[in-house]
Amino acid sequence: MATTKIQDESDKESTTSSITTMAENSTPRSWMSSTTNLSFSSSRRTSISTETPYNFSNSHKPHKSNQIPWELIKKLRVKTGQIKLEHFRLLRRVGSGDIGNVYVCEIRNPIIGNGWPENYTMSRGLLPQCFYAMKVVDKEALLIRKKLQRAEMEKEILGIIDHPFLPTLYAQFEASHYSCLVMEYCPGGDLHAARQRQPGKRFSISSAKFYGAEILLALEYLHMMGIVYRDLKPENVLVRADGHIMLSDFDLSFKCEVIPTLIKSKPKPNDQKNTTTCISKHSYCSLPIQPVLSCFLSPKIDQKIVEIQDHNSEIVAEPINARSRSFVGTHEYLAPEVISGQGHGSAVDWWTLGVFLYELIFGTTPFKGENNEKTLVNILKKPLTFPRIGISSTSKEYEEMVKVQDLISRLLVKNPKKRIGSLKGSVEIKRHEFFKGVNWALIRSIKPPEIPSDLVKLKTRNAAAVIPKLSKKQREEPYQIPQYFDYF
Ligand SMILES: Nc1ncnc2c1ncn2[C@@H]1O[C@H](COP(=O)(O)OP(=O)(O)OP(=O)(O)O)[C@@H](O)[C@H]1O
Repeated sequence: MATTKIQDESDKESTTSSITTMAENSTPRSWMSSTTNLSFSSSRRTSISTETPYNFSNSHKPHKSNQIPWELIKKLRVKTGQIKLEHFRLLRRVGSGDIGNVYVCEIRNPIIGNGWPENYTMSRGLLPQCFYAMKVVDKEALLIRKKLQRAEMEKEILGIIDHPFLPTLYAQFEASHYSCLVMEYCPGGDLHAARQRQPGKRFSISSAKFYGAEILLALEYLHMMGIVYRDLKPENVLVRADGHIMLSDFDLSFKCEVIPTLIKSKPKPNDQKNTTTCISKHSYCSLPIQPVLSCFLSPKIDQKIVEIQDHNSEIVAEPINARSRSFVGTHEYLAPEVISGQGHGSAVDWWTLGVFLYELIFGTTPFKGENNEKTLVNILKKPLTFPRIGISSTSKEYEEMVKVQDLISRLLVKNPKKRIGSLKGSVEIKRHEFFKGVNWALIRSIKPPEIPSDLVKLKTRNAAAVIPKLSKKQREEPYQIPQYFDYF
């Protein structure tokens, strides 16, 4: 894979065009412009390890409630007052990216005392082994490389999201000039690596449907929170212990206000009930909405839920009109409107969903050229084509192939205004034939295509193969804050 990641700084509706340059230390799929003038002041090494002033004790993670990792963190916070680096033992590095290193870690000596349900505790009140992922970002290095703003955006987004297919941020703190984010650990690696393991390096259509459906729900939630993700690719889709996915890496996302819009379709004279057909530009009107009801926890969203009384109306709570002029993303996944710099909104995520499904099913991206420049030209000019893969035209799989190709063709429409999802958001995509039969509400209960082998190893007590086993002395010795993380 030779897709690369691009960013410039103009997320604040700036009209200045940016010059993109290769960034140092970029990953093969990752580069960004270095034109940004950041205004962050250099943080001195005054505090050794401090939890960022964010009220985690009051923060809600409803979908995590009663799960051991989250309960353990809450207990730790109550017991220590402030979560610090020295409360964790870093076990091994599981990944490194453009802005940080990620370590698998565990809480040191998690004997938290009484108050745990019996099924949580082992003998002597000791809790079962529980792993976390800690992303460590060197703020000073990022400041020099003009990427600190990206890390700050990621931290901000992680602080507000709470969804089964998105990372749960358990804690965040500073340690010297490092910023540490403690998240859920995904032992299953990413979908790029998972695809390499498939026969012919392609997922079956049913597996692609499963992953596509979970991603669609994650993007839908992000859009409703006013977040345009912009960097969907298999490398950023991690596989949890239970085989369900987690969309990671928010440093290229942008946040905007969501102003829900009521879309009212004009009933057809002879078909009063036909309200779900795709509404053409000329047959709807957008009405401003009066907030009447709230079921979200975010204060931003509180104001935006409405009661719909008219069955001809549909609410769109996604930032379909948001605009950014940033040149960001990963080459093979860039939407045409990002390349042309005409301004883009949430429709870029539907474009990337199309490229993502294509790559999972066909093993390559649709507009890949000999080099990045040719890839960009192809994205702008080349019509979409599908490779032939041997499927019998009578099989069920053939029918599925026809449906998924139709969906991909609608997602990869070069004009963002004509792209599926650009009018009513995710609901248009969920209603496509390809996803017919998907039980959106219960998708978490569906058996995933693959359960990570790491989990099997952990279950069979062969954890030493994955995580180094520590001696009793090592477990009990006081923790020294390292002078230097193996960062670059
Ligand atoms: N929660 C997690 N569980 C397991 N592994 C993870 C987790 N989060 C990240 N990783 C691993 O660490 C790698 C780097 O993480 P991440 O992509 O967040 O870093 P980054 O510096 O933002 O990278 P990028 O260059 O893509 O922006 C990932 O590719 C993944 O392999």
